[in-house]
Amino acid sequence: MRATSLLVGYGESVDSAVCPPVTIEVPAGRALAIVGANGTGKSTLLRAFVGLLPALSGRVEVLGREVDEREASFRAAVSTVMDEDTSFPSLTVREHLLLLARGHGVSRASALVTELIAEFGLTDRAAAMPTALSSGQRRRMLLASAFVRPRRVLVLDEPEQRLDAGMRDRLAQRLIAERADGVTVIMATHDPALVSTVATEALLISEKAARRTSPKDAVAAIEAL
Ligand SMILES: Nc1ncnc2c1ncn2[C@@H]1O[C@H](COP(=O)(O)OP(=O)(O)OP(=O)(O)O)[C@@H](O)[C@H]1O
Repeated sequence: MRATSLLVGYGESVDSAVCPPVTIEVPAGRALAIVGANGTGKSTLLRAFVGLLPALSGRVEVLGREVDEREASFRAAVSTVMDEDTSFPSLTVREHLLLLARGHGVSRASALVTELIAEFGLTDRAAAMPTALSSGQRRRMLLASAFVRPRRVLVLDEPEQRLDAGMRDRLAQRLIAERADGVTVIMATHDPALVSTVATEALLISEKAARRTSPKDAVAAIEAL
């Protein structure tokens, strides 16, 4: 994933940018943590990275091509968990995951779904409707959704949200394994443990600058907020 002089915001002109310009490259098998205070533009940047928001200026490329979420090759490669709480209506947890896996052409969909339901601690709730889950369980289901489909890039907005300590640890282990498989991980986070265990590099955003730092400096920055 490569961003070049990327400016993001919700208006029409560069004057509406929510944060300073971002230039960063994240190769395969690396994990970028985007850190900064509330409202500094982390989620907005992620939206531009996955093509949900057009750039005000600058460029974003994923896998060597300019981002276009309408392209099948882009959707096949980029798996996201953004700040949303959506699932298919009238489907249970297991059916939701199965539909995603099959929609993405996964061959051993049923076995993979069973494994992910166990990994994300949802075995007892596999037959429940998402509306009958606790908020943390719903978040677990959304995270499991990101791993039930093929991916070369994972984009996660505060994946630690609403997870208990045990689940946060398991998520960190899963993200380390994803990196080892060559997946590029990009996550906005406020969790120092996730940064120190998973990230290989960080982007620290403030009103003045968006600059690349080490995970260690990013942890210090989170703790100083
Ligand atoms: N849909 C929107 N329309 C207009 N402004 C928005 C919209 N979403 C967010 N903003 C504004 O853009 C700025 C950046 O918000 P963003 O959600 O990217 O911050 P963040 O760094 O992810 O914050 P947090 O740590 O609280 O999640 C904020 O000032 C916010 O109020």
